[in-house]
Amino acid sequence: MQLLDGKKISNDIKNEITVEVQKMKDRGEKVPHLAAVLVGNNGASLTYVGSKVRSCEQIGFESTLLHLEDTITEEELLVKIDELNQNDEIDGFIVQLPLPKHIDEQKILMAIDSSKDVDGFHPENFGKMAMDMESFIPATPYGILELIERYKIETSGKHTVVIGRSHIVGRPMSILLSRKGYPGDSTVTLTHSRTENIAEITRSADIIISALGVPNFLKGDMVKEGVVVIDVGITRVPDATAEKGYVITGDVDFEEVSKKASFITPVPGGVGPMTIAMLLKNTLLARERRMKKQ
Ligand SMILES: Nc1nc2c(c(=O)[nH]1)N[C@@H](CN(C=O)c1ccc(C(=O)N[C@@H](CCC(=O)O)C(=O)O)cc1)CN2
Repeated sequence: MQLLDGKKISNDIKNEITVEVQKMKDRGEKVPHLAAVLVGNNGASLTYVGSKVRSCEQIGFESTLLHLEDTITEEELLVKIDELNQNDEIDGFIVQLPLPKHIDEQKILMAIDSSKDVDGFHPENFGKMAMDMESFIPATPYGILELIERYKIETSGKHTVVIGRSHIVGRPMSILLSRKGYPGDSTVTLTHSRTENIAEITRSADIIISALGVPNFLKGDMVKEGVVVIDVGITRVPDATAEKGYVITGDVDFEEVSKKASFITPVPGGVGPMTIAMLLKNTLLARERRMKKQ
């Protein structure tokens, strides 16, 4: 069994981006600028946004954090989005999800200028991705493709089972893996919480990507020998004995499944860090595309 080390690969990618940023500086060009919008004080979101901003500093990007009260109205948030759309200094921005319940997430994501949508959640980018056109690929699926490529995992002719159909991970993942001739090209089955006899399906999988958000959902008897397992789950499970009062737990029962897997991601240190690295990659792409247009 080999670990798919997302922490290491994400650092490799950050180093590659740092080299590109240095080249931009040497040419006297503006460096990429990422803005992050955070509404409220959700603990996990504070951690992820903090990590995004710190990563920008590490690799030489400019960053702006817009931390807004959770009492902000949808209309007020739309005004902030429009300001970011109009701000020429900013190459790309994200709105950290989830948003408070009184705000319509889709309305907000639709309001983001698609050329600055470095999360790739705008329908225009989603549609272009499905059509193999130039777009922004959502960071988590993009990071998983990168892991598959960098560990040289053979996918052609293989059966990939994706568990979970969210707009952020499962749905785009299933589209990306079915693209002819692209990394990850395979035969895809998209399953979810209402799929019947799911174990029969997962047992036939060569590659499993689980993004269900149910801790320890995938057990050893649900997979075949030699399977490649990518765990997107990052649930904070309360644990009074843990330093932070919780432990981050994946969808995969690591102890059981790792005994049968050829490759497996750890949690933490697998897909999570790749999400940040690929967001930075998308921001670099946004800067390069804007430069070409100027
Ligand atoms: N606008 C967005 N919102 C959300 C996204 C997203 O891609 N765009 N994805 C997730 C959260 N997320 C990034 O935003 C994210 C999740 C996890 C990690 C990560 O590095 N996890 C670590 C553990 C960190 C911890 O909790 O202490 C790991 O797995 O090793 C990074 C980013 C939902 N919202």
